[in-house]
Amino acid sequence: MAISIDKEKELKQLLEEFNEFKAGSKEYEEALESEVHDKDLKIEELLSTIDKLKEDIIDLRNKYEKDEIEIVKIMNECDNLKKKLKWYEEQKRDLEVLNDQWENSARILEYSKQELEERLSQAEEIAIIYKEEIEELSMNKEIEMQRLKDQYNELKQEFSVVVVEKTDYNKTSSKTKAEIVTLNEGISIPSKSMSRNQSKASSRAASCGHSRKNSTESNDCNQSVKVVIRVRPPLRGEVWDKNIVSISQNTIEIKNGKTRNSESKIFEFENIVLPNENDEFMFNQVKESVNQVMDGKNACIMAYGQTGSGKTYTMNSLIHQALDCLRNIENAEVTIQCLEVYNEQVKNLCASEQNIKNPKEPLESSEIKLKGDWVNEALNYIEEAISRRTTKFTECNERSSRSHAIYTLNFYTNDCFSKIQFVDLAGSERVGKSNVSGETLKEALLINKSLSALQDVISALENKQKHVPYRNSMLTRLLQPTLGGSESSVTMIVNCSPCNDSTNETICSLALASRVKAVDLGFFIRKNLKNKEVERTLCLLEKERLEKNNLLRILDKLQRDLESYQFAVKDRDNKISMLNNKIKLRDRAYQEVRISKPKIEISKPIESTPNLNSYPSSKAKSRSEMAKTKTRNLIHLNIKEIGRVVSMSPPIAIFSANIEFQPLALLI
Ligand SMILES: Nc1ncnc2c1ncn2[C@@H]1O[C@H](COP(=O)(O)OP(=O)(O)OP(=O)(O)O)[C@@H](O)[C@H]1O
Repeated sequence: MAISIDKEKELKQLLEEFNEFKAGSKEYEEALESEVHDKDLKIEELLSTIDKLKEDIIDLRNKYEKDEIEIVKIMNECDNLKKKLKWYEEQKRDLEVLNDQWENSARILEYSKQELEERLSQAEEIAIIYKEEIEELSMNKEIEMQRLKDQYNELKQEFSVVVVEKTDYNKTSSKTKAEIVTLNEGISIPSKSMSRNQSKASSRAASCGHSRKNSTESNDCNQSVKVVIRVRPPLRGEVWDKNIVSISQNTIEIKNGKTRNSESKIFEFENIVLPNENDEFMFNQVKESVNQVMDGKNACIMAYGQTGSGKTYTMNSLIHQALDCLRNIENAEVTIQCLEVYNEQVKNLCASEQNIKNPKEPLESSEIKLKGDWVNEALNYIEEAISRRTTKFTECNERSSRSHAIYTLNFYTNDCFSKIQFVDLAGSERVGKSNVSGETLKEALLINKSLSALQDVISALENKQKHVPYRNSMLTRLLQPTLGGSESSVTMIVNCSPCNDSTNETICSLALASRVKAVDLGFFIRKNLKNKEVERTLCLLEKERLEKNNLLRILDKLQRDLESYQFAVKDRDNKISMLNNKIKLRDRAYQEVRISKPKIEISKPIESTPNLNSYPSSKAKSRSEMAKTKTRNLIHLNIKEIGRVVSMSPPIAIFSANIEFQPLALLI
């Protein structure tokens, strides 16, 4: 019974649950139905949307097709534009090239204009030089005339004296011949001059402790020029081709050209100091001269050579060694004098900024007395003097000496006087090679002038001329006491560079050295003669005879010179007035040119002034040469430049350039 009650309860519960489930499922069913309904609605919506989208797609497709056609069109247009752009770029490039050419042409024209202006001012400078030259020539003309007249009168007087002497000479010559015979037999008759020299020398020799034998030997050197060639080693960056410049103990062979087959020049010398020899070896070459100073005689040691060849170097070392030797002279009052000849002006190198106008009278005032340790004092003065020398930069030498330096030491003892001169000459460079102009060119010309005056003096001494032209330059005037005096020995050191670039200068220097060494020859011939006393007397006789003949010749030549000079002066006067007219014309032309623009024709008047060539003055001649060369270069360069402008410029540039040489450019 109880079980059935439980079952009933259970059934009831199940029924209740079933009803609940039924009610729930109904709700669920309703919910599902509404959801299905919603879904249906949505599906409908979606279907309509799909339809719409389909329509849109069709529209879009249509649009796309249309756009595609449009794009093709645009691309075609783009291609066309690209082509156009490319064409424009090419055009731009062409225009840029054209522009560059224009700018170049403009620059060249500007440069040409500047050059022409520069040349115009150069031409003006030359004109001023000409003017000065003419004024100087006019002034010098009178002085020169007076000088020649004086010289003529002097020689006339000398001639009359010689005529008188000749009569005496004829009388005494037979007597002298007899004396020679006696001398040959071994009887010594000292001549008047000999006895004077010997007494002096013997007293000095005694005081210096120098042997008499040496002194007699060195008498032979009187009036001789010893030539020593010194070849310096090549400096850094220099080339010495031994096939071109070959040097041995006694010969120097130079092939004057870069090729091996070119003709060679051979120079022979007794004294060559090779590049590897040291300063002591060099000093040994001049030691004899220094010893002569100790014997109471004069000596002159000079260094000649192109710029940078080692003159100053050699001279400095020689001065040191020579002074060391000369310190042995005892009981002597020693003085020093350091002079510079620059542009024919004498300057005292021992004092700051002291120009000596007249070299005659103030020479003593520039002499400084040395005391105590005179060698050191002298070296200090010389060192100071070297630092005061006028030097400049040239293409040949960084510190080229533009002056001649003369260092003189005088030795006064109780009964005799001697002096030694060390001469460091200015460089003998060729004006063309050293590339100088203006003031420096003037310097170079004056250097060359004084060096050729020195050569004239040496050759006059060599030819035993009565008249030695010492007065032709300040240098030779100052060297007169030691150059060729009867109690003097002269040593010329010719400095050379072994480099290929200097062959022309080396040949010039060695040619000069060969001429100078001819004086030596006589000395060596005399030296070998047995009886020196006889030879001396014979020499004196021969010298006198030569002098007389020379004098007659000079007198005759002078008369002819005077006549031709007078004629030349007249001719020159005419030329000067012609030239003055030309300068006036040219001045006017320059003024016109200055006001307008530079014209190429400006240089023509210079070319047509050949009259200066006929001036007797070498200075005028060289200046006129210089002006001519400059003018030729000017025209040549202008034509070249204009040619360049024509070839470089675009064709229209010639027509549009607003310059005055346009017609010439077109002509070319
Ligand atoms: N024998 C030598 N050994 C070594 N160097 C030398 C010798 N000679 C000259 N030099 C050098 O060569 C250069 C030029 O020499 P230096 O100044 O003496 O020439 P220079 O002939 O006096 O020139 P300038 O005429 O222009 O004054 C210098 O640098 C010098 O030291």
